[in-house]
Amino acid sequence: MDIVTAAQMQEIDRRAIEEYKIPGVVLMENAGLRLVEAINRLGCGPRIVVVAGKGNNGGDGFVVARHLSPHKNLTVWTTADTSEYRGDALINLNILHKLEIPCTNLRQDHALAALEAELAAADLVVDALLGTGVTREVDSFYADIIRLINKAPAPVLAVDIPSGISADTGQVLGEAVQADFTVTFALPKRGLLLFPGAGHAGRLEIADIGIPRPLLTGHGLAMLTKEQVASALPGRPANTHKGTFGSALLLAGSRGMSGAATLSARAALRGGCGLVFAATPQSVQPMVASQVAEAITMPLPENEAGRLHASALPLLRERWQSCRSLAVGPGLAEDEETLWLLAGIMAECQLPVVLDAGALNLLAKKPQLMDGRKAPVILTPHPGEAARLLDTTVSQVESHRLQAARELCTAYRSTVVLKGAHTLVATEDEVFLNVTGNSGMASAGSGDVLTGLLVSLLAQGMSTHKAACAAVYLHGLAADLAVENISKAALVAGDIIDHISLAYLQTEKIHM
Ligand SMILES: NC(=O)C1=CN([C@@H]2O[C@H](COP(=O)(O)OP(=O)(O)OC[C@H]3O[C@@H](n4cnc5c(N)ncnc54)[C@H](O)[C@@H]3O)[C@@H](O)[C@H]2O)[C@@H](O)CC1
Ligand SMILES: [K+]
Repeated sequence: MDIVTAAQMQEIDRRAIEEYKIPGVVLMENAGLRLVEAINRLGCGPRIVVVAGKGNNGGDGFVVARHLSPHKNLTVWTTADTSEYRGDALINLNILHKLEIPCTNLRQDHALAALEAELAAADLVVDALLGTGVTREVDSFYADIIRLINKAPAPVLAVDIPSGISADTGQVLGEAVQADFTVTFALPKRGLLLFPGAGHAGRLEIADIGIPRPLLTGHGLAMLTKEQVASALPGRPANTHKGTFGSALLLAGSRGMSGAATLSARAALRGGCGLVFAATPQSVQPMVASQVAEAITMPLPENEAGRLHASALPLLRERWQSCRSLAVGPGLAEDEETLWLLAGIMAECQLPVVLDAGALNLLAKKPQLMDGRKAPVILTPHPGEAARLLDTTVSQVESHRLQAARELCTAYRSTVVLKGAHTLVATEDEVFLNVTGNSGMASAGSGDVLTGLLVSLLAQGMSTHKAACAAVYLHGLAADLAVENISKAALVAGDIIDHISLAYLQTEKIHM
């Protein structure tokens, strides 16, 4: 499902109205009806406060008021005199007048105090102040109203987007409504899925308001769906052996960091490939071997510090010839010798490669590693690694995640997995946003698990872009299933691995 900017949504609305001849007031009626259905499903008490701005977002609020007023004890608050309303919003405001449903203009004396009193006793607040038409920081009058809404003890339902959130970036435009639920129309807006906006939206529902289907695709950013992942996963035919599902080679670990190799190898095995080779410095190998019985371990020459020695390259070369994918990085040292090894791998290896953790920091030191590379690459940076790769700051990456993911994809000519809440997968043509996963994953080792899953899916023959999407989705889903029984605070990376199987079962089910 596509995720759109305000301008893209306005264009969709325009084309629905002008090309398909669906009157705007019909779309507004549909939007209002979807909101009414959502309110009825919430089953809240009768005292409903509708706060409506001057644009079409307010118009949606008027439709809600009309449909609910016979059944509820409802008050409507506007931000301007009726003479300032236009178009479909004015049509709906005039219907309220005709029905003698009282509307109070908040610009009148004492109206804000009256609203505050009403909010204190409300069962539900409908936030129809500002939608995709917000163009600037909210002015002080709107900011006052938003603060009153946020002070109300009642739950808040946002119409289309919480007022004051930028639909394009998710940034708070001075002040923003903190909603418990958001019903957004036709397609999710970027600001509902990028943080901090995503944290203001509460539970998100996407409502069909009758926009013609051909208008809903091709916007450059899409939400990963279970259906998409299910249909991309490799099949599991009956007449097969371990060779059918490919071998994955993992270059990971260093003294004190054996766990990273162990976690990646275990995740790779759960990911479904036929064989996993875990190549580590030789002093680390016994630990990995004792932890992951199903992996074939490969002890590699190491230096005094327990880090890889350059003489490991021929051994690796021999091994990768029998494999279908390679991952480099979890727990790997970031010294000169490892850099030399990585350069050798990139110059020679033709397998699809996942670069993670240590390998990403080496790449940041020497971006030329990409120049002569032989294979498609997936980079899996967290914001810190992304900042190093782009030579910028973490806060810059975090406030412009979409842009950062795209820039990495272009600069390094790779599929990019930018980790964090709502991980992004950037490919040449499109960016995907993932909504599975939870804050329990913000702990050591969860990135190693993702790398294991990735290399496993690549070994099964998936393309870098499909593998990246599926791994990110399943990784988050496994963590979501894990927190059904484990507290987010207590979740560890091993719990994610233990739930990969359930994530597969859930995803495969819809494919049958
Ligand atoms: N045909 C359509 O275009 C449809 C639009 N719909 C609704 O319409 C909304 C978009 O409507 P509009 O484009 O009229 O925009 P909005 O209703 O979001 O807001 C526009 C109004 O807010 C004012 N405004 C903008 N930024 C402000 C700020 N920072 N502080 C104070 N006032 C500010 C503008 O001057 C304008 O009066 C959507 O979010 C959706 O809820 C739905 O009814 C479905 C159909
Ligand atoms: K709103």
